[in-house]
Amino acid sequence: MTLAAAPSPSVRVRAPGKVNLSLRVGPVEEDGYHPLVTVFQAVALAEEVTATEVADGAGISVTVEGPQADRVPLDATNLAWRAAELLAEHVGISPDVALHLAKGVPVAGGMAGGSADAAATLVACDALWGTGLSRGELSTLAAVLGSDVPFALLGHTAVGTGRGHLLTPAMSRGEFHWAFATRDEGLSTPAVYRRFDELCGPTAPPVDLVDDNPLMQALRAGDPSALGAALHNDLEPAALDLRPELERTLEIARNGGALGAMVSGSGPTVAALARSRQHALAIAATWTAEDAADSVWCTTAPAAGARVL
Ligand SMILES: C[C@@](CO)(OP(=O)(O)O)[C@H](O)COP(=O)(O)OP(=O)(O)OC[C@H]1O[C@@H](n2ccc(N)nc2=O)[C@H](O)[C@@H]1O
Ligand SMILES: Nc1ncnc2c1ncn2[C@@H]1O[C@H](COP(=O)(O)OP(=O)(O)O)[C@@H](O)[C@H]1O
Repeated sequence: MTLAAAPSPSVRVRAPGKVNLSLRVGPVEEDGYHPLVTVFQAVALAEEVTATEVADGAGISVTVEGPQADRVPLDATNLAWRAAELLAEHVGISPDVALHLAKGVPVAGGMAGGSADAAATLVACDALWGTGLSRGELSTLAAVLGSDVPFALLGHTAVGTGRGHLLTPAMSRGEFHWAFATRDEGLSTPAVYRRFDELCGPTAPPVDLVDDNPLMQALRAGDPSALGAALHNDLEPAALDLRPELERTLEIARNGGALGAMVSGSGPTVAALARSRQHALAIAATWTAEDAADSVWCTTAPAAGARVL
């Protein structure tokens, strides 16, 4: 009789992509970052990270699956790799783990898929290595990895201030239906912020959450029409300046009866809020028929933050 080797212990964690329902950007500060007031909502498009134990000293490895896997780095620049490295360094252990990413969030589309991988990896490695950090400690590490990473840990709906990393959970009722149009050629987040500076200069007004009162009210009421009317993105003019073809994608969504349409975060993804799942599918089908997107995605929001499956 041959004995099968026991499988190595592993932990699988799901973390969501996001849409910025409102993104208000203030004038650039000396450290090169912009103060934000943003309302994040997690979407049901999600990343799944599996962290598997490897031999002591084996180091970190990353593998990726999904339709856009070829666009994701497999080396130490991968945000998941950096997350494992940072956690190991923080607790003083050797970073030995095999990370497998199943990508469900469009890559380089302003929907924070890489940030979701980083958040999922922190939770997965914390469980695998038994490091037992609190959510607060994980969130502090998350902010070191990127401004959007703490929100991928938290999920649901939250107001982000500072660089976007200081979070206050917000109330949202019901379920919203979204269609997303993505492009194969991504947009670099720093490049979009730089174009924002060129367009607005230091004259960008300071940001204020008061401007988002109608949006917060729409969320509390679960009113998609009011939410659609309140969507706002200060980075949209910069993204459109860099990628003028996105205007047509926005226009098609609006002509198709979207309750609101905007560039998602730093783009180039276009987000359209729909009345129902059927309506989201119809908007997505029109984008495809009119060749206004390279891929289309339909999903719902809000969704939970990073959690072990
Ligand atoms: C624009 C937003 C909106 O949620 O996300 P995306 O739409 O790209 O996903 C975020 O602000 C992106 O967050 P994230 O992608 O985590 O940014 P980071 O890694 O922290 O920073 C990348 C670069 O973006 C710029 N940056 C980021 C955040 C911020 N508040 N001000 C900035 O100017 C800086 O140039 C920084 O060097
Ligand atoms: N785990 C990861 N998944 C995707 N992209 C990653 C990852 N780690 C690093 N990157 C790099 O970051 C870039 C943007 O990542 P992503 O999070 O998908 O988009 P965005 O910042 O627009 O939300 C990618 O083009 C890729 O080069």
